[in-house]
Amino acid sequence: MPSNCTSLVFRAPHVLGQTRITNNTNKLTPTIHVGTCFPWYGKKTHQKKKLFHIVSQLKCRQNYPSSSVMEDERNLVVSSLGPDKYSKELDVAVKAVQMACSLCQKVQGSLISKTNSQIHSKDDNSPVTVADWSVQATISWILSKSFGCRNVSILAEEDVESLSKPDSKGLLSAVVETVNDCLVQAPHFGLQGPEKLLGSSDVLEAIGRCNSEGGPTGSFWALDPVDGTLGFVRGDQYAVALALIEDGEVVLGVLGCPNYPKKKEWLSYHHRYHRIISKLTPTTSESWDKGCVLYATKGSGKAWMQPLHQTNKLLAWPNSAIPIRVSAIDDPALATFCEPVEKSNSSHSFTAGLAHSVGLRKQPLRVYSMVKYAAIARGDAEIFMKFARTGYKEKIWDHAAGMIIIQEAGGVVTDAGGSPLDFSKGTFLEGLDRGIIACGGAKLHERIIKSVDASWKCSSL
Ligand SMILES: Nc1ncnc2c1ncn2[C@@H]1O[C@H](COP(=O)(O)OS(=O)(=O)O)[C@@H](OP(=O)(O)O)[C@H]1O
Repeated sequence: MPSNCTSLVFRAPHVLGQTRITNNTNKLTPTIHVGTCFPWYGKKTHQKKKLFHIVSQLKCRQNYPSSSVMEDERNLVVSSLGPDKYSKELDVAVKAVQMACSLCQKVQGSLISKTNSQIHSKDDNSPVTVADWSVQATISWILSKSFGCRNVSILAEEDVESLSKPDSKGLLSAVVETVNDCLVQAPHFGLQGPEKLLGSSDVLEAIGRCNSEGGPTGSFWALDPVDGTLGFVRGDQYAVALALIEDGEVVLGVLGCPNYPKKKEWLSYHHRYHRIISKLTPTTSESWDKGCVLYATKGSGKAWMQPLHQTNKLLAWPNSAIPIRVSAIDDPALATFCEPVEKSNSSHSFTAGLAHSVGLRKQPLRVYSMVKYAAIARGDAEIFMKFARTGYKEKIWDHAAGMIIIQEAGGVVTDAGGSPLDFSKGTFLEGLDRGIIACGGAKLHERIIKSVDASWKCSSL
């Protein structure tokens, strides 16, 4: 939502009354992550078809918004957003990510409660679940429906080949079922769903459409359907990340973080503690229990956060959005730095040395996925560092949405040499100097960049 969106703010006056989550000196306990793979998923195709039918009927009886009402709402949003070039893209992208978060929550719930027969491995052995393909198909379908297939180009993590193999039939039907289950809810989110259930070929087509190669010209969406797969299958943090890239520049980013805890201190605990604590603590506002969707457009100087949408209601834009801002802490001794959970994804020993030389004193906050970017943008932590092993090439979909949201929230994101990340070279962040540094403030960022070289010389990376 851009800064000139005053009429929307007036429509939601409580937005102005919200206080921003600010930083304080909360101590973080050392992180403990117990990796337990959770099980999976049952099929109730018949019931799902029935549900689709019932919802379609309800829609006809105007318990759901008619397309003209949706169109009016969209026009209102678009006109309220004034001259913002990306208002429609933002509207659709946020709602699509909201839908994807809802899908992921259901699938993660099933993983937690059932047996583990449907967590699949990609060629690179990373676990991939039905959620990855289902989110990709859903977002691809929504974007294509909203903007027209010919106008939408998507670069996304999952390829269609492994899902098209004859021995993937069971998996494909689970994906089709999950996608339909999600798309039937589209009217709740203020979007148009399909007129009839999608078949396997429709779903494969939607996934396969995400075959953009990116590059320096034109515009394309970069999508990580489930970022932080390990966190997802472990019942912990993960994110849905969608960004629009135009002529090599990220112009819009949306980051869904379905398990982002109500209290930032809980970020360092395994998700199962959140579930226990949520049951014990009465929530003052059901919509802000846990989870959020963050978003920003380039040059707006603002980043926003919505609660996850409850599917039993109609999403009324801007859905209780509040502005977010990075932390004002610039004293390294008070700053919290985030890094990946797995040391195979980022050298913990290198960041420990760097942190020490900069004067960081707190324990690192190890969190799965782009939720780390969300923590910086929300002001819940001050620094994010990732130093992958030499030879690993960072992918653009793992950083695009998070980067723009931090920048518009007032922060700085560069590589370890202090240069901007380059999203114009296709799938990879080509030319990345050693690692990624994101900070709430320029002062902390400068200190870290200055210390990188010395720490690098002493390290074995
Ligand atoms: N070897 C290696 N080094 C660095 N990065 C890698 C590596 N392998 C994968 N990836 C990418 O990192 C994504 C996971 O990053 P995270 O920050 O979530 O790491 S962690 O799971 O918390 O350890 C992960 O995202 P997902 O695949 O969506 O989980 C990958 O895109």
